[in-house]
Amino acid sequence: MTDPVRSVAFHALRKVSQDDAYVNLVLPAMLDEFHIEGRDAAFATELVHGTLRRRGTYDAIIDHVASKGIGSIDAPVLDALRLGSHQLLSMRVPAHAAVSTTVDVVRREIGHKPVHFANALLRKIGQKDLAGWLTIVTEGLEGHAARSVRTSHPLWIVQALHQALGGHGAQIDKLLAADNVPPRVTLVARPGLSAPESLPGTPGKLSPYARILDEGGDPGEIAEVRDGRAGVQDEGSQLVAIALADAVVEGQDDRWLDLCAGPGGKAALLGALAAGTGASLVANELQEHRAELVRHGVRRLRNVEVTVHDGREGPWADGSFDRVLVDAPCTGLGALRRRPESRWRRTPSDLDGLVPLQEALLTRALELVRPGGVVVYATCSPHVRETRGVVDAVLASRDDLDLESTHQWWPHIDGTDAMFCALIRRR
Ligand SMILES: C[S@@+](CC[C@H](N)C(=O)[O-])C[C@H]1O[C@@H](n2cnc3c(N)ncnc32)[C@H](O)[C@@H]1O
Repeated sequence: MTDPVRSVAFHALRKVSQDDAYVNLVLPAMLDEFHIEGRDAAFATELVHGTLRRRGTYDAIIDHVASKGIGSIDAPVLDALRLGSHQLLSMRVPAHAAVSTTVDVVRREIGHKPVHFANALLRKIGQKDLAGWLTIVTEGLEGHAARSVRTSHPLWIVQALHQALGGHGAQIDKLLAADNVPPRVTLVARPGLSAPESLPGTPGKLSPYARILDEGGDPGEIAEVRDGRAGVQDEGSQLVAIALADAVVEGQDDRWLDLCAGPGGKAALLGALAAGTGASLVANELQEHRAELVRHGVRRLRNVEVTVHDGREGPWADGSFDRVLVDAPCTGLGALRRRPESRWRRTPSDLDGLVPLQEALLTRALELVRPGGVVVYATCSPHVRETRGVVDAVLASRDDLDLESTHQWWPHIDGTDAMFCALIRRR
């Protein structure tokens, strides 16, 4: 295959836009299949992730340049134009190479018909740099509408994040910028199984178990990660597990529950922390294939039992746990930096299904915890409806609950995903 890297990048983009594939799953599999490794793999990843992340900006530019507008462009050609735009405007690929290699992709992977059109359009785009184009495509736009194009976030997400910042709304540009920077790989040393000092990288800022791989690298090459004594986990996620484990609980404290455990990052840390105090953990997950990932993650821990139930209807008796984690299914708006396509896939109506589910799971968790025990409710989203909205609604429904603390971490402040966490105690 000539230029396999760009061909693979193009087909990965097609799978994401056509089949709703997850780029984090589809791209590594394609790189493996075509034996693309090392620098070529890094280049392909930047091509695909960067193109997806900045799609909103590139689409505004393509729409401006195409005489009949973006709506007239066939989907495969549009994906190729986005790929070319990313190389022209955000990567250090010389303009002539960005144009000619993208036109080659169009000829090879789509056919001769759109070649002339793609060539002409990319040449026009190559006439200005990104700053020049941004001035043009944001002309006449103000506030969030301009931000949406400039930072490549759907408008409703800009509005939701601004609302989530509350009194700190002025930080919105920093937050949107942070969403466009891929996070560094963070490791977790699972206590009792490995020590952070034995892992490569530098200490985390917030979690005592974290190590940050500043230089990048493949965590799969680290023995402790391969054998389950350590894992890859954002510091925000580590802090949620730590918040549950560190809460003061008087009296009996030996049965812990993770109600929504898949794929199991928090369950593995929580299980290790529970083992250190002699407690056991039930790690529950709705979907069998995700429960399998949990089993794999906790394979080193004898005190963890993995179960597969709808968390609203599991077989557990009321009041039978001392600590419960509800890491609820959510929009994931706090993890946009690590899931480049998700901002384009989510819609505001997703919340209409998620919020009642989140409320039901938290309500059930508060029945499952004993009086005096604690529940942590967490989301990897700062959206107000999924965070304070859910907590306030559930607190209002009962009179035996105390909200002890809430915390919202942010990528632009803490360097973590935007995790939300509320600690609730049952009286
Ligand atoms: C945000 S993820 C949890 C992430 C996990 N705690 C970790 O750290 O790896 C939410 C999980 O809840 C699961 N889920 C969705 N609906 C559920 C339900 N009704 N009961 C239990 N789990 C559910 C999803 O399949 C998903 O795996």
